[in-house]
Amino acid sequence: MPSSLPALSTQARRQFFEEGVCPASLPQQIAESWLRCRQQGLADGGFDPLVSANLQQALQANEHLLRVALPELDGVYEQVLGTQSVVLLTDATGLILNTTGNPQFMKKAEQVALLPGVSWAEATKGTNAIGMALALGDSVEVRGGEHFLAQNIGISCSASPVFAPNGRLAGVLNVSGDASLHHLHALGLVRLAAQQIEHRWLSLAGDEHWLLRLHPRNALLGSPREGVLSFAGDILIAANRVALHWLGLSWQDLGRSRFADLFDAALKPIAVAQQIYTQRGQHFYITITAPKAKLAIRTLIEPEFNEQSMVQPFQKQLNQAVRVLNAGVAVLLQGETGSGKEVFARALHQASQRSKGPFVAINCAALPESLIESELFGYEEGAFTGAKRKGHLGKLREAHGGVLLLDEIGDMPLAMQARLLRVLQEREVTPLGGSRSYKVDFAIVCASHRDLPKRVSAGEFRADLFYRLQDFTMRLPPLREHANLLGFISGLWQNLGGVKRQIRLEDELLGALSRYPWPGNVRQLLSVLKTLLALADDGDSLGICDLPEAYQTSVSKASLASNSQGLIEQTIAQFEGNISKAAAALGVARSTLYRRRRSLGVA
Ligand SMILES: Nc1ncnc2c1ncn2[C@@H]1O[C@H](COP(=O)(O)OP(=O)(O)OP(=O)(O)O)[C@@H](O)[C@H]1O
Repeated sequence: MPSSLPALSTQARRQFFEEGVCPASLPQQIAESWLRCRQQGLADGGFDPLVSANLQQALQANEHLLRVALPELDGVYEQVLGTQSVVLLTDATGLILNTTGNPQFMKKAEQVALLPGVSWAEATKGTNAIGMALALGDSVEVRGGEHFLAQNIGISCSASPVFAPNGRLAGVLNVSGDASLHHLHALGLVRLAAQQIEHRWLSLAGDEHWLLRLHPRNALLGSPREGVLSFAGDILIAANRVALHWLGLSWQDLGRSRFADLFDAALKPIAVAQQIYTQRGQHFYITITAPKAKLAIRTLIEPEFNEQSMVQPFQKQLNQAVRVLNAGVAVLLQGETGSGKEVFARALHQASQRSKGPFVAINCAALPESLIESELFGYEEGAFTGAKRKGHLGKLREAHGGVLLLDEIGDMPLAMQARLLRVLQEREVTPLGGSRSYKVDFAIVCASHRDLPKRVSAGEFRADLFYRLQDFTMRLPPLREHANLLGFISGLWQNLGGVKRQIRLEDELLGALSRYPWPGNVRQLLSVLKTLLALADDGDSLGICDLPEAYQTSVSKASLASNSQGLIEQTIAQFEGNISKAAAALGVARSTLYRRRRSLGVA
């Protein structure tokens, strides 16, 4: 239902931008974002979309997200059809992966750079719904004049974050439209669609763990509105946000809470809905599915670190890094996403003098900005409303005596970088809401897939912190540059149990796997090998035809890059006319596929 809405008045903008005063009419979160943007000196300007090869890499790295989200994007688009809007999906950094929109509005969207390959993170595009949804980890609406950059005041945007089942912030679903024709229900729509994406992601994640579905109303059990929890043994390992909310849990409870902590019942299969009480006395209808004996396809759940499957990282570099770390020097690991930076850091910890101490990893990109501070520095008892009663130690103090890995350090907000630098210099931590400081002693390893020197020149990363961390920089090569990729694949296959089950990878398959460019690196390779393993019977011999469909197309002789008409039509036929699936297999956005077909005169 479109409606015209009062944009933030020109007078209010003038108050802020010319007189330096924050207008009272500005909602608090928007005001805070404006202040951050002003601090960073953001100004209107052009935009710089990714070159297509890099966009393809981003599309492949976000294959899971796209696969579960694309049907929902279509659903949202149908709802806003005729309202001059564009529906889009971004990755966890705010990079637009896919757009679907009203053709008239698409032109306007392109003018303001609502295009695949463009980042809408707050640091590049100023206050906007996508950037704020990422920073806050919550749904946000930013209307017309509330955008920081004047070039964006003609649009209104509603965005909702999408979380993977393991709590990782995976991306943002957003609807943007003409500011004068704002869609009243857009925020509710994206919130609901994000909920449905999370529900589908978890439901499709495989059946090797206990799966519990719950809803306060029996009739809604089995619908996308239900809560879903997954347990490995009796430990909660994955969930959707609805379930966490109902049970008063947070993502931090994954890997910690046990079934018996949550429910007043035994963990056993329940096929027909039954009533159950939680330990907090809430009442739900539930069903429980027991894990299947044989592993199911689990490409939708990202592989987690598993020591057994680890192939020893490069020994020479490891030895060097251990010496450096033992000497108290920080180690910086640079490498593409999935190239094994965290695995390398863990191996480093194990081989270092601090192996008896803890290994504490924090992913600076996965945490909403508002949580980084308390996660790192901890807080004192009763420090702020909603804080856990007992206070929280914080990762920096947890790492005392061991190794701290700051993963995706390049994504740490600037304000936090200043506090971190102080800790590294003073070796003391002062928790939030406290006056006392605590001595800390840990070795520090940082990892990033970003070009940190470039971020320093762009003013996005503090030079002083960079120089403090880059004493010993190690680049982990992407899989496609691996000196012995065949050996690595075979090692991984053995560690995963393929050899023990006498499942053979035929030469043509090994050859195809070693030629594939692996934009998602080891993470992607591991996911494919696990899928092959899950589908095979003991003693099988596997060839190219056993690969998941999307890979068969890619490794076939046809050149993916050229996307010739024959290949496009063949792929669409292979997926029975499903354009979303065909686009995912070809590694292009759906809108690109439509465009390419139109330019070939097919549609
Ligand atoms: N040497 C290895 N042996 C076995 N598995 C590995 C190895 N290196 C990486 N992996 C697996 O690949 C996946 C990605 O590895 P890791 O998380 O270390 O990469 P990363 O470079 O830190 O990724 P990102 O930048 O996305 O955080 C994990 O599931 C990990 O277990």
